[in-house]
Amino acid sequence: MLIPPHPCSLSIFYQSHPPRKPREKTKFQFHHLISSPTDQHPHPESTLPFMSRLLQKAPLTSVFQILVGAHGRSNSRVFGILQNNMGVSSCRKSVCGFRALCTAKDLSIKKCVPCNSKDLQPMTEQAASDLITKVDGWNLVSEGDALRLKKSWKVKTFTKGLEMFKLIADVAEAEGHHPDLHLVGWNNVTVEIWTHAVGGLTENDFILAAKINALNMQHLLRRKATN
Ligand SMILES: C[C@H](O)[C@H](O)[C@H]1CNC2=NC(N)=NC(=O)C2=N1
Repeated sequence: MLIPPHPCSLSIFYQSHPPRKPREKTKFQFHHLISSPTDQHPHPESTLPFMSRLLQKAPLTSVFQILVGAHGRSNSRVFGILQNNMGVSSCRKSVCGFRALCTAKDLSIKKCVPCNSKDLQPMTEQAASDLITKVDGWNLVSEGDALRLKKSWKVKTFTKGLEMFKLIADVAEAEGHHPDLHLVGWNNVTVEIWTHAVGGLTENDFILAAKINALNMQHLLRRKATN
C-alpha cells in the first residue's frame, strides 16, 4: 500500500505543476543516483540540486513512487536523502513522514507530535536551513551544539509583552510544545524554540514558529521605526 505524500504538499505541488506522464529518463537517473553512489554522486548532499530539478520535472506522485518503490516503504538510504534534502520529518511511521515541500501556511495548520515519540530525532542543519525559509522573521541559532529558532519583537508596553506571552502560551499548550519566553528591558520580547526531548530541532519547532507568526499581535507591537 502506497502511503500518499502529505496532502498539503501534493495539492500545493499540483497547483503549480499539473501531472504529466512520469518520464523513464527521470526515473532511471534517480534510481541510479540513490542505488549506487559513484564518483559523480559521492554523497546524498549532492542530490540537493538534482532533487530540486527532479521535483520541477516529474510530478510529485512519480517522485514519490521512485522514492518509496511499489512496496510503499522507503529504504534507509532514500530516507536519509529525503531527511537531508527535503525537510522530511524524522518520524518514519507517521503518514506525514513525507512532510516535504511545505509552505508557511502548511506548517501553521499542522499539529505537533508528542515529543516523547521514540522515533523523534533532531533534524540535520541542512533540513533546518530549508525549513527556516518558511517561517518569516525567525533565525536559526546555535547554542552549544544545539540548533534553536529565535525571533524578537519590540512591544508597546511591559503589560502588552505579557499579553503576547499569554497568546503564545495558549498556542503552546494547545500543541503540547513550548517555547522559551524572554521579556527584557520592559519592551524587548524574544522567543526561542527547540525540542528539549531530542536536544535539537524537529518539525514541531517550525510548526510552533509558524503558528506564532499567524497570531494577531500587531496591536501589541511598536511600529517599526521608519527611517
Ligand atoms: C510529553 C510532552 O510531549 C513533553 O513533556 C513536551 C512538553 N513540551 C515540550 N516543548 C519543547 N519545546 N520540547 C519538548 O521536548 C517538550 N516536551
